[in-house]
Amino acid sequence: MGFRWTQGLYAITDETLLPDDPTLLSACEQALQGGLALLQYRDKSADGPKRWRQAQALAALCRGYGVPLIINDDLELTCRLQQKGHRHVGLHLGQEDGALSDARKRLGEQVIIGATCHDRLDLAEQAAREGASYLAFGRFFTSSTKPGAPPADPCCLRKAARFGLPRVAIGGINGENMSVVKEAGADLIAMVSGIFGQENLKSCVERLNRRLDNRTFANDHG
Ligand SMILES: Cc1ncc(COP(=O)(O)OP(=O)(O)O)c(N)n1
Ligand SMILES: Cc1ncsc1CCOP(=O)(O)O
Ligand SMILES: [Mg+2]
Repeated sequence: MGFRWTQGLYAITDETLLPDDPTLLSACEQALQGGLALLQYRDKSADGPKRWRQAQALAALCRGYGVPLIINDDLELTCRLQQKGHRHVGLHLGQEDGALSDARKRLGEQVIIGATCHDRLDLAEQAAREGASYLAFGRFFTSSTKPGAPPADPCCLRKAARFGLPRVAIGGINGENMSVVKEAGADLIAMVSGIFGQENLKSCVERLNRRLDNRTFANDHG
């Protein structure tokens, strides 16, 4: 695909925190300026026209920054964007979101497709077999965005190294606790409120990146 997306910060949007188009686009642009590996469009509403409009705007924005845009849940929306020429758009599928193998067939070999694995290596193995590009584990901490997500122990991240795919950590992660999942082997650190719930997004994301780059995670309160 040409983009280096396999390590770093993975920001995920939320329709409550970012309720309208200007807020969404401005917040995503600031986060992109701070340095993201991936951006996910996650909107759980049933408003199809809004989702199509916002997804197109985000795809254009992400292309300008050389950052893949991942669409949550929605294979059809991802296909529509692909048909519009957005080759940097991918898909994230949970366990209830349709078969990964079907999505892989529809989208082709080059497209990023991520899979929710909770803390289960059997689900990770199946996702890897069906062509996942990354494996997502969590939630590792209390999450106000998705409080009902099953809890996970960071040791599943280390065990999942055997699949040879980028490992995403998600769920209640912020600047204070991200060292826990990073040290357990996470390649990508996914955050909703840890990014979009904050002020001054560009400097917030820059600060998170500095912490990620600092292997010791010590003495960095900047
Ligand atoms: C990177 C990443 N990991 C996990 C999820 C959760 O997906 P899912 O379990 O399908 O839950 P919803 O996000 O659809 O509510 C994710 N979206 N992204
Ligand atoms: C979508 C999702 N899946 C597991 S936890 C979660 C929510 C992540 O949001 P936050 O980073 O605000 O906890
Ligand atoms: Mg889902």
